[in-house]
Amino acid sequence: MTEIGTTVLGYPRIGPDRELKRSLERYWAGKIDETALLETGRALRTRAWRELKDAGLDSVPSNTFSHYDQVLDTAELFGAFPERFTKLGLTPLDTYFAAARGVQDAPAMEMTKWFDTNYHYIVPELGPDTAFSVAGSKPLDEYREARAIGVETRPVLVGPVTFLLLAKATETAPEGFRPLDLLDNLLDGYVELLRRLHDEGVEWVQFDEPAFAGDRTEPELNALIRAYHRLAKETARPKILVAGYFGGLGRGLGVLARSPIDALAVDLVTDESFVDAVAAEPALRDKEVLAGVVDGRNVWRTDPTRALSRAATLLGTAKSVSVSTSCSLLHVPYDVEREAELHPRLKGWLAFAKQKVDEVVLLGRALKEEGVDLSAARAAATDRATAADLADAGVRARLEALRPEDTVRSPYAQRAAAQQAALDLPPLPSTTIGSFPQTTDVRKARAAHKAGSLDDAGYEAAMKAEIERVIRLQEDLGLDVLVHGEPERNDMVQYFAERLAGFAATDFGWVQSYGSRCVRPPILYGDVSRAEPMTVEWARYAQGLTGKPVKGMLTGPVTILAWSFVRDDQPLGETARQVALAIRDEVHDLQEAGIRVIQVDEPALRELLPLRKAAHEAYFAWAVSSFRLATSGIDDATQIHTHMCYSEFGEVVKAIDALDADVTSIEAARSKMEVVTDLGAAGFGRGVGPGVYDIHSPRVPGVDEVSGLLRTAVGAVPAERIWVNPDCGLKTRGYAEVEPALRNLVAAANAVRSELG
Ligand SMILES: CN1c2c(nc(N)[nH]c2=O)NC[C@@H]1CNc1ccc(C(=O)N[C@@H](CCC(=O)N[C@@H](CCC(=O)N[C@@H](CCC(=O)O)C(=O)O)C(=O)O)C(=O)O)cc1
Ligand SMILES: N[C@@H](CCS)C(=O)O
Ligand SMILES: [Zn+2]
Repeated sequence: MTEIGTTVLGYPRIGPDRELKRSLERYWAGKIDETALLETGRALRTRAWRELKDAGLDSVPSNTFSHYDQVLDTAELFGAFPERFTKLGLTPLDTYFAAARGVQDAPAMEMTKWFDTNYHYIVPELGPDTAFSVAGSKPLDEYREARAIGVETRPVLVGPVTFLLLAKATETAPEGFRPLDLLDNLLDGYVELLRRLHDEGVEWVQFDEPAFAGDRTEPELNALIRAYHRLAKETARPKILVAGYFGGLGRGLGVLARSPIDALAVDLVTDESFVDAVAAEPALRDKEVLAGVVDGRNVWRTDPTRALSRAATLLGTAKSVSVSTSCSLLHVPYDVEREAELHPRLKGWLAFAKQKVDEVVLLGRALKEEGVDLSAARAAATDRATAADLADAGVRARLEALRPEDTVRSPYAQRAAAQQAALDLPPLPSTTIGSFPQTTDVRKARAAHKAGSLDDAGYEAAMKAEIERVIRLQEDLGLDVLVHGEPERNDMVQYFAERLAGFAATDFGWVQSYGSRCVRPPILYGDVSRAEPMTVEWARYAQGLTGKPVKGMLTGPVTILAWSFVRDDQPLGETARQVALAIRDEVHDLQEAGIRVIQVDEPALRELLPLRKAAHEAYFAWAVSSFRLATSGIDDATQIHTHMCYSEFGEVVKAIDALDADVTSIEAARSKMEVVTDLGAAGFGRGVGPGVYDIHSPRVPGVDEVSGLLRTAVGAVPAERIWVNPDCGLKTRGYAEVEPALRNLVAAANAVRSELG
């Protein structure tokens, strides 16, 4: 094989029935041994490779499997685990899991969002003393394993520059040290790995460099030049494919085109204008170009006419052009055919990973041969494009009729006074972010309800019992603003999608979010509207149990879009306004039901921030206005909260301010309240609840620790605007940790309160 030909850049790995998730969690719980866990992985890989080969792809990727995360795998491969894990004396597999999840006395490595997706990677910690070497053999092992079952594969690796750009400096690294300073040493490792792969008989290797879909500095572009000149210079190496995805490559395109690599994969879906840039790049004439025309991140069936015209535009530019996905298929579910409950017409418009592989094969043939039958694909595209019932005239008319004043609340000072009069809260009021632990009983009740073995009344009774338990617990703990605990929600986005017109939910559409945790992103296919209240009865019930205020709990429009598969036939901002209108109705109904505090969560505000700065302003405009549309038109005395997790607020501080929420709770415990200082410096003048309990860790913070964090916050922002709360919801934790942690949180609030003048 000289060309790569048709391929996909990566494939889902959690298993069609979340086999890996179940095995991992059983292994961590001590219920199965290492051999059993490794066997699950082997079986999943075998199945995936066979499927990809049998589907007719010219090239099948390997090393796209991971027991947790591909960036963590790369750190392990090059021997770059922090000493706090390697000194524990654990097996290699347990050292790997310790780095991912933490153990007593060795906190986990940081986890953060993989570019603008809902997948999370583990952040490598690198310092001037980090010495890379080829310490592992995973890519080689998987290559051999595939070859043993008769599948020749193309190992996929995180590219060296992206790896370093995703890493952070260790806490002890000197000022000014950047992980990119380690490039030459890391390249030694990659060169050695290339040599080993070559000796093994590997023909092609893929390096992923998605970091170049974002704005990059001159030194970073120079690093890209250096890296691929160095790697390609080696004579004992497989052919090199570099994959840039999640957008156009900007100046990275010219750099890679002029480097001596053999092939380049480009994303021709995310940014249409990039197609012309690629077509106009003369230096591609000696390279194979993989035209990423099948969307790896969304679930719509590919329009063959558009896809082929994009790919064909490159025919005169590159040495050869083949068809591929725009990025790895990690971000979509396995197989739409399993979705028996989906409306058949909608199903006909969809392609999950398995169907996308077939699309790549079909389009690849159509690009090279005459007479390939594309009629079914064309008919599906036409059917969707002309489906009149996707539009809801009522929703569109309501949005048309909105006036600017409909998205503006009274001045904050006026609202704050009315809210204090209504709520009569003490200084440093304490609250939680919404969810309480989702116990096995709660999940079992939901599963039984769905299966029909628990009727509606039984399910409602089970949820109400849980809500009452959570309310009584919070009263006992002495929290000031209570929550109902969200037991009725399978997921904070899916729950709403299941109740809104315009969305469809799936039964098996699981996508890995991090480690063993998965989500089922709903499919947003038409205009959005709310038929009836979605949360009001649960909130009313909870409020009826207590004299303390109960916070209503909603998910905001940006987050609902970020964690759904969105329609691609209209601008995201337009869809956001429709979702916002439905949330606005819910806010209004909660207020009417006597709920005086309403939280509209926007944890994905940062995640959807475009990778390129040039697009930020337009994004902020629609993101902020959709939140304001959702949260205005209510009484001054109704207090609006919002919540964001995932630090790195720097770039979105102004947008957070523009949301105009009365109270904003944010993740802060891990960064030791840094964000409060940032907010103070940005002139943020409303309520703020910096998280004082890191809920991502099983550790119970002590009273002194929480008091210390609170004192830092009080030093940076006037005390009358500070709230006391955890970093995020408690749904993934157990009561054994949550109860003492919240008890300490309340005790700390009381202690610092008593110190206020
Ligand atoms: C806050 N986060 C979220 C993100 N995206 C979302 N869409 N939602 C989020 O909350 N992105 C950023 C972060 C990511 N964090 C998480 C945290 C936790 C999970 C998680 O725990 N996922 C669960 C699945 C949750 C769910 O949908 N549960 C359903 C179905 C439960 C189920 O699996 N049932 C069993 C049967 C019941 C039983 O016996 O236990 C089954 O089907 O086998 C429900 O509760 O009804 C996970 O298991 O991975 C995800 C992202
Ligand atoms: N209200 C949600 C927010 C998570 S980001 C929760 O508490 O789980
Ligand atoms: Zn959160």
